[in-house]
Amino acid sequence: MSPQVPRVLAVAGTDPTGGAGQHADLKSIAAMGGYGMSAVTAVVVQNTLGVRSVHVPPVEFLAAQLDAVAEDVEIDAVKIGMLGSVPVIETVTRWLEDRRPPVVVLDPVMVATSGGRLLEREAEDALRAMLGHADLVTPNLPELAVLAQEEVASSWAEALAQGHRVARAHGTLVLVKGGHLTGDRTPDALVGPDAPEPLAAFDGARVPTENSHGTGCSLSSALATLQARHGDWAHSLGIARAWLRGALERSGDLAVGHGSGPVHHFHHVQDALESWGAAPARFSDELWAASAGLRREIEELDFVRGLGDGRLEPERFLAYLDQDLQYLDGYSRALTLLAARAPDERQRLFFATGAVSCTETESELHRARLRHAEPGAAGAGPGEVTRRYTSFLLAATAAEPYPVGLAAVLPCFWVYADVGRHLGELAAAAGAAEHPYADWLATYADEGFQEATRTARELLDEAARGAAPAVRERMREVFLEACALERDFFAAPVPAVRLAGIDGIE
Ligand SMILES: Nc1ncnc2c1ncn2[C@@H]1O[C@H](COP(=O)(O)OP(=O)(O)O)[C@@H](O)[C@H]1O
Ligand SMILES: Cc1ncc(COP(=O)(O)O)c(N)n1
Repeated sequence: MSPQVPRVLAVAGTDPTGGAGQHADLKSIAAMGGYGMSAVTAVVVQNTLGVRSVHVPPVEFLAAQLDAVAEDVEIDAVKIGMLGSVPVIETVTRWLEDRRPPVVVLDPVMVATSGGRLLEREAEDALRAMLGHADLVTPNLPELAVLAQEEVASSWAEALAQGHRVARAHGTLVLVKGGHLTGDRTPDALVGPDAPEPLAAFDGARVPTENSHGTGCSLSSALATLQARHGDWAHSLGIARAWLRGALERSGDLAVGHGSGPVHHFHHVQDALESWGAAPARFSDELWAASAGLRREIEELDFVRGLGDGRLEPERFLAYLDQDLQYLDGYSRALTLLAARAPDERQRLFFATGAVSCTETESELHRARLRHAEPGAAGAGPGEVTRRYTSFLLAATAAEPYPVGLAAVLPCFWVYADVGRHLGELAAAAGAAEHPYADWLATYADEGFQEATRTARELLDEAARGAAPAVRERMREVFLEACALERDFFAAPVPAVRLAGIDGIE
């Protein structure tokens, strides 16, 4: 009987920043409901920016770790990651010959996503020779090419054919992964030794993020865990992919490192914690919880649904952009006011930079799209909601205490980023190959914008800590008022005169 909580051993290298190697393995195993264990093959000095150096302890030490685990614990699955050198490969191979667990997944790690070799070139033959010991091998495209001793596949069809040749040569299953393909899809397929047609194939839109440190490690250890439980590779891959997608999408919550950051292995636990009512530790969490109803109303707006699934009429989108451009003008002035009142240089710089970016970058983006519009599609003055929202922002940032001004501008960062996440989900669910607003939706997921949202939130929490209770109360009121204005803004993008006569619009 498959164990309720599979005992899964990761044989892998380390990553002191916790995003790749056995650290990622242990998190992934636990995230998939397994009990994780690990034996160290190499101690790696690395972070999200790159690999600095590698220390390989004597192989006797590795053999002793493997035996210590196997003599005491029944191992349901093993995931093998970074091996590094010929002696390490030989040690692990000998152990597999003696004590092979029922599920063996081999991720043939060669080069880190951040760059930096993790397998000596002269160890490639030895690694190929051990493939036959694995049930499943999970190379990325460059690794697959090395295993096949061929050029790197330049198309998905070529990759599948190459995967089949490797599977046939070594009598194993190969997971061909599309993470390294160019383009906006990330397909994965299981190919076996018997036929070139994939045994199972999955496809999905690429998550727009740079945070892919450790994806290969995470996927392979998740698969080992799920397979020990379900005994069905295709089913396991379906679950692991859905989980990894969420982990990539929520990677921005982590704010770890300055390079290719880690994925959020426990995004589903984060949600559970919130649903259990874990006490809000930050004032901004309190505000966020209080705004849940307004955010739900935003998600239910026709405009937001249409923008997400791509069915929004272009005229309505242009009308929205037109108003948004005029709103940004007011928003940029509000940020400038906050910059002038900021208590320190860091905050002044943050808001001044935000004001510049609103005026330059974002307006450019809007104008580029509006230029493609029919003459007269844009150009009306600010609508009622735009006027109300910008006047509110200017009054709060100019005349209220500084922390209250912060609370007024935060929803435009935070609620907007959250709507962007929701729109991305709607777009993925709609599955349209050519989404008419794809370039627009991508701007929501921009890493710079996510980072700015995190900073704005931290500044608000900082300001709230030093604020009197009355000021905190006013911050709450103003934050909720701004959220309601965000809702009204998304709800009112249609100037009646210009769009009269279009179906469905009064
Ligand atoms: N940006 C992304 N969006 C969605 N899936 C991704 C993304 N980047 C990687 N993946 C998925 O992560 C897994 C591992 O990715 P890959 O880059 O191919 O391997 P490795 O991390 O070993 O280089 C694959 O299932 C791939 O489809
Ligand atoms: C110890 C170790 N093992 C593997 C990887 C590969 O990670 P990635 O999945 O980012 O290519 C890594 N960076 N470090």
